[in-house]
Amino acid sequence: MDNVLEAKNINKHFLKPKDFHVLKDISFAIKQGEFASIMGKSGSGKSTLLYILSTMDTDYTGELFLNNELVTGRLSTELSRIRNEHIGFVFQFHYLLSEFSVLENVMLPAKKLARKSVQEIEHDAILKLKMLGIENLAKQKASRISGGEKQRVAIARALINNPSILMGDEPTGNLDSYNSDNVFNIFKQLKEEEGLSLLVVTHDEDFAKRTDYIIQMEDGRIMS
Ligand SMILES: Nc1ncnc2c1ncn2[C@@H]1O[C@H](COP(=O)(O)OP(=O)(O)OP(=O)(O)O)[C@@H](O)[C@H]1O
Repeated sequence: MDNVLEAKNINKHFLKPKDFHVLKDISFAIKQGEFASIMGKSGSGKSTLLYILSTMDTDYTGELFLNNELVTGRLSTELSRIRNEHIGFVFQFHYLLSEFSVLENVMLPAKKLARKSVQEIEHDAILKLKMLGIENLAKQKASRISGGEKQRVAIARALINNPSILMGDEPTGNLDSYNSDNVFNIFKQLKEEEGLSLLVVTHDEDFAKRTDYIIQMEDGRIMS
């Protein structure tokens, strides 16, 4: 099966306050429909790696491929298009615009991409909210819903442009066990029913154990 994401010999140094080799020869691939997690002690380089894989950080050596296309070395305008089209991102904090409605929040990345009419985008956004079981919240202000609901809205927003991969940086880090479980089940459903690939950095061992495989990081290297 095709690789959705492939990292080849990624190395990164932070030069200040002194030279620090933070990522050491990172190579791995994620195929379509795979759900992987990244674990490792604090400071092992997980977030730094995710920043590179999501094309937000371009200061590294090595090669990054998305859907078998080399993205390393592309112009920032191109990277921003690639990111909007191919990558959905869910963070520990939801970063919803609190004064906007749930529906408006979900529609935003599609409006930014400007490939569809506002009516089509609204239709898509409602479908995503339905998929996540929160269509009843569409007209609510984002500030008025619970933490677990906010994270589901953030997932709907990450899915609006039908990305090939969903990345998460501690997406359950701020949730209680009931809501964490809920997020895990949504991710699993996206893998099984939509063939989505997922890559999630987590400190939650129970969450990681239930993914297809764990990328274990230690001191900037993949150990297993
Ligand atoms: N901008 C920076 N300049 C210098 N060093 C940095 C910078 N950002 C991160 N680091 C260092 O790089 C290392 C890896 O950081 P990173 O945030 O990737 O770790 P992590 O595994 O995600 O940790 P955590 O689990 O705590 O989020 C740490 O030692 C950190 O102090």
